[in-house]
Amino acid sequence: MIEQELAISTSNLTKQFDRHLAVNQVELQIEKGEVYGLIGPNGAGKTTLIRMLAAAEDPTIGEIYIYGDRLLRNDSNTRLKQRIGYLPDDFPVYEDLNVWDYLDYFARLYYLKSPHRRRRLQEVLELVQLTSKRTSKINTLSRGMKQRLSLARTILHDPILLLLDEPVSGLDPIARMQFREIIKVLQTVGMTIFISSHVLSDLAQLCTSVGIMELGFLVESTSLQDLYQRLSQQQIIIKTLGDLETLQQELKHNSYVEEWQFISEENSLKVNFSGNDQESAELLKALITAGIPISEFHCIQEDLETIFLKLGHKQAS
Ligand SMILES: Nc1ncnc2c1ncn2[C@@H]1O[C@H](COP(=O)(O)OP(=O)(O)OP(=O)(O)O)[C@@H](O)[C@H]1O
Repeated sequence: MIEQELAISTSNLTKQFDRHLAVNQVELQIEKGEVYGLIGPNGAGKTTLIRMLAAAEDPTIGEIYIYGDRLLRNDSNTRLKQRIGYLPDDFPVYEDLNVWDYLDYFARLYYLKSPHRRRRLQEVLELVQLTSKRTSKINTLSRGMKQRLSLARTILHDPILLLLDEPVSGLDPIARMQFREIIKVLQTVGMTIFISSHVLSDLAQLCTSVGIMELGFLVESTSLQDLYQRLSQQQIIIKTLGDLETLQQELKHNSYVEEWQFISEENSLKVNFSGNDQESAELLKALITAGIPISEFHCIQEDLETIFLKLGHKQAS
């Protein structure tokens, strides 16, 4: 991959605290426009990695490139740093301010000038669905709303890279869903988004790529598409109006059919199939040609949780 096409690229990125290696020789490559999910148990090194990517922490050794430019914590490259939006996992919201004043305060820190500042505040409030709360005190907001407000603060300056550390932890399912919807919108406008979580299901519906951290090591980093191709077992549900015995006889002739289970009371089988789409279309054609009255034939894919378990890492929840 050419460096310029990458939103994030690290080489040998390592952080040592005393004698403890929190992040160990991480080689990370994330393409522009991706939503990258970093999964790992508590203490795996996710926060330390994100802090280094946000230039909030110096690496002990190693290099970081953001959109092709070297990221250093010193005074160099301030323009690059201004294009990063970082939401730490413990960022305080000022409870006594109202929503508008809170955002306006940060917008001024980003040197946004009126009338652009006002328009930008309106825009981000709309995006995080807090327009109706613009005059509400922050301490009257729900936890999900506060988290959306924090996200609004993080994107005020229209960053190209968004780093979110466990943004949905502690939120209920509806608040998580609302947060995910906003992330999807941000992806469509071209932001590269890096999200950490210790819960895979938070990220499964959102990410285009995932990485797994364990004990400071990045033990897996790949696109979801690649994971599905490598590890997902395709299954086909086949239902017949005829008898199952004839269907099974026919299935035995197809070399991509591995085994099947009966789906009770439905005259259906769930077939493990090692072929691709073309080969499953040929199976359907063969069954129809053999005169089997097929009333249902559909391919399903295993979910991400099941696939992660096959990777054999500790973190698969
Ligand atoms: N400032 C620090 N000084 C010393 N040790 C630290 C420091 N920050 C982190 N560590 C240690 O580095 C390791 C990785 O911590 P980190 O917070 O990066 O993990 P994490 O994956 O984000 O965990 P969590 O899911 O709990 O947030 C831990 O063992 C932690 O105790």
